[in-house]
Amino acid sequence: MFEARHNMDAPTTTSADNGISGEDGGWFTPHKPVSPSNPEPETAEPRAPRPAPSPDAQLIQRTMAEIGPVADKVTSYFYALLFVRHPHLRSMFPASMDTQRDRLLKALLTAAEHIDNKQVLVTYLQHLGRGHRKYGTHAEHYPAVGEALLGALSHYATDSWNAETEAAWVRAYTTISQVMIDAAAEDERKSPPWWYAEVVSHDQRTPDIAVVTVRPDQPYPFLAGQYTSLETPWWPRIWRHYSFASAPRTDGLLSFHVKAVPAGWVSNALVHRARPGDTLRLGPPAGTMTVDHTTENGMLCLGGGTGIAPIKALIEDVAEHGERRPVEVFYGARSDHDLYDIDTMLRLQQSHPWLAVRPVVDRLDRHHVQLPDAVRDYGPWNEYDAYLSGPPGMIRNGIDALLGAGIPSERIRHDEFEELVAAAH
Ligand SMILES: NC(=O)C1=CN([C@@H]2O[C@H](COP(=O)(O)OP(=O)(O)OC[C@H]3O[C@@H](n4cnc5c(N)ncnc54)[C@H](O)[C@@H]3O)[C@@H](O)[C@H]2O)C=CC1
Repeated sequence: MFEARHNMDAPTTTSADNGISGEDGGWFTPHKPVSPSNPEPETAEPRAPRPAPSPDAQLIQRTMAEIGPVADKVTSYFYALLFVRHPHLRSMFPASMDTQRDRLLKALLTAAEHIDNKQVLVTYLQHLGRGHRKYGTHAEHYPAVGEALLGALSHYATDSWNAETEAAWVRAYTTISQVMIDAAAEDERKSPPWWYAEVVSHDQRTPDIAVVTVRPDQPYPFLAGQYTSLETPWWPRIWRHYSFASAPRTDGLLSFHVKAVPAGWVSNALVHRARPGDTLRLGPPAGTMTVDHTTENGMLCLGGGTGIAPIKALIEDVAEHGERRPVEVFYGARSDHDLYDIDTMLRLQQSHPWLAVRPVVDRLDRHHVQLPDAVRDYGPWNEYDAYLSGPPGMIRNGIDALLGAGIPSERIRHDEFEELVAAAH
């Protein structure tokens, strides 16, 4: 549970998810208001009324409402309690905790808040438990975290805290930790906690974008469209997510598209420092933005910036399956210069008659025309499944554009927002 970037290795989601991912969940994540400028799309199915929260969920929500305004203080207090009582745990976290620091707590609180949504919660927590193996987390660490959690909550939620509330939190944390522990134990039987991977090539595409290719030290099974977490030798215990830029290859190599962003520990190391021969560590594969081979629907793919990487993997996957369904790719960038992978994409288009690739460069005319706007000029899209990959703002606006174009939310796939926000650094 001691994730270096505790932003909850959460499951990839479709925009129909009503669970703990995306805009619906998250401790500090404001719910997106439905306003006249952001109406519910007409195509949206009427939502079934949500069942009333269970008594435990109500107590948990009360605590959450009380601590919300003092979230920073709760976070600091939680980590102080954890490290003061269990100093040996400090070394499991990155040296610099700055923006990372609230992620463990945030993951736990988000899970607790969704304690009634068992189905989504269990998938999420199993993933979280498996993902924590790479941090050296063991079952015996969980009680220490639970104590710090209760200590921080009871200290700041003084109005709502009582024996009943504490019991609700204990039950929630027991469930959460047990699911994580069980998932980690099961995973231990089939996978290593992490993989070492040697950099075999480093292709500097622009001054700030590199394609990094690595050879894992043992077979690394994954699906096209998934992502991994990656740690460099220069910043131990700082992990970031990157999507695989190819479908699984016969030579076992894995490629990542990395853009160095300001103040990005991992991205700058990978773009400006990593060279062939360096050894990285990889966590397990994750994400469900994978091709649904049970349908013949067309695929509408929006790849913004380095978000084009998993889209390329999806195309290769369709090609390998010998499918002939239409795949329409909109590849967005801020400028021509930023379309660093356009040659590869156009080559793929030449090889596959079912594939159309449309580069979309931002236009700053009267309105700022961006990638999602472009799909409105084409279509119809109602027979298509949609795949979105890129910066969070693009995903959000892309979902709106696609819903407006008649694609129901359960057929829109994208990586989960929380991890997107932290992925780039
Ligand atoms: N490297 C990887 O493997 C992956 C990266 N990502 C994410 O993709 C992003 C890539 O960043 P950059 O290359 O700097 O992209 P960028 O910021 O240059 O934007 C790329 C495209 O997205 C559009 N866009 C950006 N913000 C938008 C908004 N608010 N509304 C509508 N359209 C918008 C732009 O018009 C442009 O076409 C990062 O956030 C990264 O975390 C996502 C999946 C995989």
